Amino acid sequence: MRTAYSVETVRTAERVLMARLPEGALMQRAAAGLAAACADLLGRVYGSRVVLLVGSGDNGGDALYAGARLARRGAGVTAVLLTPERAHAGGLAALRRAGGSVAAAGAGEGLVAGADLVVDGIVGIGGKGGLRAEAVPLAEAARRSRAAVVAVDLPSGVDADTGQVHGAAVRADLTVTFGTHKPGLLIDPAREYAGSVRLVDIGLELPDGAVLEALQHADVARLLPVPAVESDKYRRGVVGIAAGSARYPGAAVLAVSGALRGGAGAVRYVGPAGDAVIARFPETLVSDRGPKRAGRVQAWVVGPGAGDDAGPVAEVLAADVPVLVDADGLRLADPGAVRRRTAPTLMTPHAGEAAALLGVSREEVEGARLAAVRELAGRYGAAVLLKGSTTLVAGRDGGTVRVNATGTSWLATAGSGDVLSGLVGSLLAAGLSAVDAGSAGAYLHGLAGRFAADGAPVGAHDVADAIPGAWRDVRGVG
Ligand SMILES: NC(=O)C1=CN([C@@H]2O[C@H](COP(=O)(O)OP(=O)(O)OC[C@H]3O[C@@H](n4cnc5c(N)ncnc54)[C@H](OP(=O)(O)O)[C@@H]3O)[C@@H](O)[C@H]2O)[C@@H](O)CC1
Ligand SMILES: Nc1ncnc2c1ncn2[C@@H]1O[C@H](COP(=O)(O)OP(=O)(O)O)[C@@H](O)[C@H]1O
Ligand SMILES: [K+]
Repeated sequence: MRTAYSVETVRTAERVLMARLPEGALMQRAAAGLAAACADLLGRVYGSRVVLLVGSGDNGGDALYAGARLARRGAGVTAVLLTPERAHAGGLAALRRAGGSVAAAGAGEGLVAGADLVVDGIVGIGGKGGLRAEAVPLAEAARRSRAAVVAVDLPSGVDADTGQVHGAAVRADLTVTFGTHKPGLLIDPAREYAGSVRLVDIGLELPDGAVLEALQHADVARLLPVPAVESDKYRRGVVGIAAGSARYPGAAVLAVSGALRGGAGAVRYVGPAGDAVIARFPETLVSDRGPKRAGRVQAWVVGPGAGDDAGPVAEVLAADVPVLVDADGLRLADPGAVRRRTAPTLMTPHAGEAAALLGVSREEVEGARLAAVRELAGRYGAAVLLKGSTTLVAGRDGGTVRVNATGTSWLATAGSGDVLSGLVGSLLAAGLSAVDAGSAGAYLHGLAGRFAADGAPVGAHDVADAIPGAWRDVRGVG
């Protein structure tokens, strides 16, 4: 499990550790890790041209001490000081002792243009708002240059706690972060600015209560239902799919295609697209009698391609089993009925649907995903999975939010969300909690998207076909 903590928690842990260590020891640990990452990226340190962008806080101090280490190994290191009178004094002295030089901000753009490596130590967890005006031309020069850009702790200008980006920010190829991931490194849009992320252990001890957690293969493998020797289809769980319409029969087929690969023992389909479903998946149990009279299920999925028929949504919400509400179902669901439910409910909007539910613009949701997913979970008293390049899953009672980034932008294809809804519904029927089903399902779905696409466009049905391969990869079998 990868975790991310708030700035406040990091500061507290830092204080505790600093009280036990000699002065400056923590910064030396950070600088050593940073210098090692820079050296790995450069390949050959001796003779390379390194430019440090140095702000007025400890983030700049990290950059200066790391620069001193690189200078001792033969790099030509120049520090560009944004506020010379406030640059970290110890770091500056160390750089000078090691043979590095110092330049004023005015010379920065030219230096950046000719560098092999730019180290962004403008601002870290002490940052407020986007980059200040004096730093913007340097960030832009770094973007234009052919130099590799390494961000210290965070790309300067992104919000550490939320992943929001207000105005200009540094775009890094690599971010070297200290002690723990920060939420902004795992949530778009900030995540995209961070490039790949390397975590340096500086000995911080962090409490329970991470802001975010990201499942890894081993975590998902532990969650996935595997039939016991004496299992039968009913013990594995039956998932009901109430989806599709005369206009959108394909949504029903795709939701069923995901559900069949999700671990339930049987898939029951209810709705007007039974013929299309049976033609593609003869193993489906089909009924046109409405959810209430369709027979028992252990979880329902309602909404994909449902059109304007609110009846099945209301029937499903009245059932005392876990329910996943997606697509048209989100619009058709009575919020009061969702809030009154005692069995788990999982809502799975994309940013546009979340925006409609919250009464804000799509851009607002995309710019502040963490706030949006928490707000929806609170308003509806339900778990919420907010789809996108970094999918977030919030539980109904707040707490740690799960983030998934296994996906690929090739998944931005019509119907791939329908596949996800069936897959997650199946995991719910197999007995996973709403948050576990949502996050494990998003993980598998993202991986399946990667396997199916492999660098080329794919349709949603290809993603469904790749789900078994994703399961095998996660479980380390086959
Ligand atoms: N925590 C840990 O465990 C460890 C932390 N370590 C390191 O310390 C870093 C935190 O250092 P920090 O607290 O000195 O703050 P920092 O990020 O340098 O920024 C403050 C300065 O930036 C300025 N500034 C603010 N906003 C700005 C903006 N938008 N654009 C431009 N400038 C802006 C602000 O200026 P002011 O408002 O005062 O004018 C202030 O002077 C942390 O990220 C990590 O690298 C490691 O060394 C060891 C372990
Ligand atoms: N840029 C992206 N990167 C990764 N995954 C994405 C991206 N865009 C969309 N996805 C994923 O693709 C799926 C699209 O779902 P959705 O928007 O509901 O599509 P549809 O309604 O056509 O089925 C979601 O699982 C979402 O997380
Ligand atoms: K930085």
